[in-house]
Amino acid sequence: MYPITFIYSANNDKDPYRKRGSEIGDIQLKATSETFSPKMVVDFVAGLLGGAAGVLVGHPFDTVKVHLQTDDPRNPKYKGTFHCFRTILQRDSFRGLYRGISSPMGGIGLVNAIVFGVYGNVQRLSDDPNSLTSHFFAGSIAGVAQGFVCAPMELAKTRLQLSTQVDSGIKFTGPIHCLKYIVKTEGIRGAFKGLTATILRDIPGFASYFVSFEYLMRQVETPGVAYTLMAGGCAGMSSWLACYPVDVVKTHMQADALGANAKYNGFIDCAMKGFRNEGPQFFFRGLNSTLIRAFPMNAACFFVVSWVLDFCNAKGGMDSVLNADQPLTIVNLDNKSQADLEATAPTVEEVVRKIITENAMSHQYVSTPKDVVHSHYTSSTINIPKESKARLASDCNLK
Ligand SMILES: NC(=[NH2+])NCCC[C@H](N)C(=O)O
Repeated sequence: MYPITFIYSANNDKDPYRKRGSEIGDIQLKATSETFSPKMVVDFVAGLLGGAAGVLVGHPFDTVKVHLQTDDPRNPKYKGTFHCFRTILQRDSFRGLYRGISSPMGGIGLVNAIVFGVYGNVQRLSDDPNSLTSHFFAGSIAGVAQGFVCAPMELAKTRLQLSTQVDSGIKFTGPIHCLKYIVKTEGIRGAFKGLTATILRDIPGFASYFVSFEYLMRQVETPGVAYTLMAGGCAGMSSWLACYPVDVVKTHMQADALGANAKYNGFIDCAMKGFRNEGPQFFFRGLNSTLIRAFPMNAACFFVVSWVLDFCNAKGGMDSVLNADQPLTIVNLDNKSQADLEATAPTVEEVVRKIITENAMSHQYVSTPKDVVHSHYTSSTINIPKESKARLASDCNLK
């Protein structure tokens, strides 16, 4: 589990147990044990549920997009996005909008479990977990990790969506059928066509995704529901803006035929041919509909992820139940100048938020937040019984 070391700096004092309350600055909470924690699993579960929520909200947009993309340009059925939406609703009710939801539900759920699971764990274990740099690297690593599941999944999706254009001569019943066929005819490597492009897209994609979400969430003191939805939506849009040109190339490569019939000879070749034929627009086709879908989808996704994490970590969280009597240890860190300490001294809110959200499972609750911090500053071990945690959280407005 995660006993938490509460590290503070004090002037010229190497004795970890000396109490020098007035000279404390730079406070960090750190896991002192790498043992498996339920918190590691919570990230994956939160991602799974968030991904499912995102698909539930985003799928109708995808349906509309596919209908519009496949409409006959000479004799169009739809006058635009909204008209298409209404027509499907009238003709087919909600079922029409939600047709075909099962494979993205499973696929994106799984990809999001990997994304949020890897991201959360890497971010927490990094040296300075709260810096935007840590969020950037954790997002990048998550981008690489999910690529191995995401690439074959999107390959199957692309082939299915374009099944009238890519002439394989057979009708696929679903993504698994399609992937099985690809493995049978092209080998296991065939199933990973576009893997490099997917990873190249998703390193900047998920780095910007998490950095922008974190950045926006830091702009207000206590983000409410509407604000969290807005931040998630914007994070989704900025993520696509950061990687869209790479996504276009990836799609073309995955849609390309194999062997002698292939049009492109790798990523660079594909990008150059596209640019030569169409100019810069090649890299931005379909961006609008991607952005329109990204906002609601990622608003829902981040909202559900944040909610699940808050629920498990703050409200008598799993770790605090399992580790209710573990102490919070305070030790001294290296020397810092007094000015340094004053500049970096955290606010009450920051300290308490860290204690609650970063999994410090036991601390003493002394009536007001001010006292709590004071006791952190002055004693070496503090215990907070788990019932007090909720009270502490609500006193500090942390829900
Ligand atoms: N390029 C990316 N993969 N960006 C991250 C956003 C992922 C999100 N599931 C979406 O489809 O909107």
